[in-house]
Amino acid sequence: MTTSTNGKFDRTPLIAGNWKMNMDHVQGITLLQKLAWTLSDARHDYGRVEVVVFPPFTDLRSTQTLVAGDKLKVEYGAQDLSPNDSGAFTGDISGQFLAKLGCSYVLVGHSERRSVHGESDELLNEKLKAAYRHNLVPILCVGEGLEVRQAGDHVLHTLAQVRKDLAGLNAEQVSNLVIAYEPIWAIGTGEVAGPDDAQEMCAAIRAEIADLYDDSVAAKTRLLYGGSVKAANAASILGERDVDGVLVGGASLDVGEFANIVRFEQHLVTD
Ligand SMILES: O=C(CO)COP(=O)(O)O
Repeated sequence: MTTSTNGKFDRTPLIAGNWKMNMDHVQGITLLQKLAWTLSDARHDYGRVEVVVFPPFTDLRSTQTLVAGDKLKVEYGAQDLSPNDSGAFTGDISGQFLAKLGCSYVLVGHSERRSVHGESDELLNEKLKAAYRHNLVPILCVGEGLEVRQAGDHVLHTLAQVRKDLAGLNAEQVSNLVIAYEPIWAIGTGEVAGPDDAQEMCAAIRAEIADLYDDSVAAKTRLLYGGSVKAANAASILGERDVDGVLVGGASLDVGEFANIVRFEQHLVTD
């Protein structure tokens, strides 16, 4: 999964669309079908650039039916999971249920979960372990708020999150992990971290993983950037050496825009 079939990249680029709390299941399958048609018209090679969408929980069954019925190559996942597998946890969703619905990925620790739902690093560590129990690949989201950035503490803050969230995970698990650096000040604000910022943070996270595990693990972990990614800025961010993909919010709800992000290689500046 993490060995690239795309010669330009060390790791297979991953373009992920987080729909957040948008799109009911009828709207969701329409969006997904249009995306698949657009990418198929453009002869998109999913082996070169992987595509994953994160619909709301209530869309997942229809997503599974559409993907299986039409043999789509777009993958899908959930926006959250419970740290528990079953039991008296009203309103929670088990990783076991997500696996049964054909999910490949699951988001863990999105900043909106950390802030709106007060999720702690200890809880996120439990959620990562739950994802691995059910063979779901977690996309762990980390990143700092504006005040931390202005104080110049963004690297320290983000690496502390990485260390706490990964506690107790083994090398094989972390080799398969995806980490998305999403600075909170750039989410939904139109304020995008520049390619240099994305590279600085992804390089720092990779170095931290090399420190915690070893170079071979760090060479496999995929690192994404998220925060106001659009077709117009995706290629420059994805051109950075340590950035292996993007986690897209608002722009993933627009088929043309998201398909253009998936096809970012057309806009890569080659030197
Ligand atoms: O939170 C995000 C993706 O998870 C980013 O959202 P936007 O792309 O809308 O800024």
